[in-house]
Amino acid sequence: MADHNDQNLTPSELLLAETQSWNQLYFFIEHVTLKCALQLGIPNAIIKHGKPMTLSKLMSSLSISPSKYPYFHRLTRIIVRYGLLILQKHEDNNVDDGDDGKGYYSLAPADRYIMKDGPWNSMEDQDSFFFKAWNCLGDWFRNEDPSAFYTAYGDLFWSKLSRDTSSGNWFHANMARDSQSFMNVLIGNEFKDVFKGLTTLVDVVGGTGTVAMALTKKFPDMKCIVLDLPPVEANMLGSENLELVAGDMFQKIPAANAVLLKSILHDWNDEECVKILKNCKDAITGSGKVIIIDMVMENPELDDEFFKHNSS
Ligand SMILES: C[S@@+](CC[C@H](N)C(=O)[O-])C[C@H]1O[C@@H](n2cnc3c(N)ncnc32)[C@H](O)[C@@H]1O
Repeated sequence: MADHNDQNLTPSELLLAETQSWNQLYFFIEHVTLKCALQLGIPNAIIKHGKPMTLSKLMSSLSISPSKYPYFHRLTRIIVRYGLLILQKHEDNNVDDGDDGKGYYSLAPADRYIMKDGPWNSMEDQDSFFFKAWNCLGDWFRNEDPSAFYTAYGDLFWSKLSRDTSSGNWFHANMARDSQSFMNVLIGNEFKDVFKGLTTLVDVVGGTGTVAMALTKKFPDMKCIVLDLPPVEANMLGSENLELVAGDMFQKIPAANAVLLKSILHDWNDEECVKILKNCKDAITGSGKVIIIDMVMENPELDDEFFKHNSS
């Protein structure tokens, strides 16, 4: 072990430094164990079972090699530790802890959300696609490329998705799944007044139209317009109260009573967000509104910054 005394660290600083460096070194474990759980089909096995499952039942329901059974509890322990699986186990010997005495496993809400066949099920594709770009961050700081994604792929993100059908397909399919689960909340009772009285709404930029389709179904008197890039719009079908417009939101946004931006602004820098919001303002007819649904920002300073810029 290296002699740390010459770094003038106190024992508690040294312990903290050791802990932080180990944590940083192995930060990826949460991600890869979750990926492993999806690969093995753990969430689906528990859902199929219909109630919390013992470790031995869970193991035998999966296609894992019996030679690896002794290691399986280590995997579930890590997943429980990260809060994606819930283990109900009692200290009291008189309480039923299953045939193997090791308790019962059930799914946490987040695990349900990302389970196979649920939203973001193609985690493996995303893994390599996005990691390749993030791995170029160091190079990007030293070159003139517009983004680390460009350094990795020699193309801008949306342009790459338009030209590479396989990554474009899984990205839009995942966004559609995300929108689908989200719409169940948005058009539920809690937020129903948000859309009350609107006659036209433009979804800027609405991807595969999942949000607009759910809205037109729930509010048949409201007309929805979906704006997105031409290759995305080309794969969609309009209907009587659903119009598709292929275009660029930085150029022009179709006129409507209200404008919806779901999962858009987080992709752009401040100047670009201001440009998008100005185009939204120009598009609104009458005393309409802009509805913004995006990632939750946890940093209050960032929040202030965001609203300061976008109120102009
Ligand atoms: C993160 S997705 C969100 C899609 C949709 N709002 C949703 O939540 O599912 C961003 C969308 O922006 C579109 N897009 C990117 N740049 C655009 C531009 N300049 N004009 C119009 N659409 C654009 C992409 O094609 C993609 O569908």
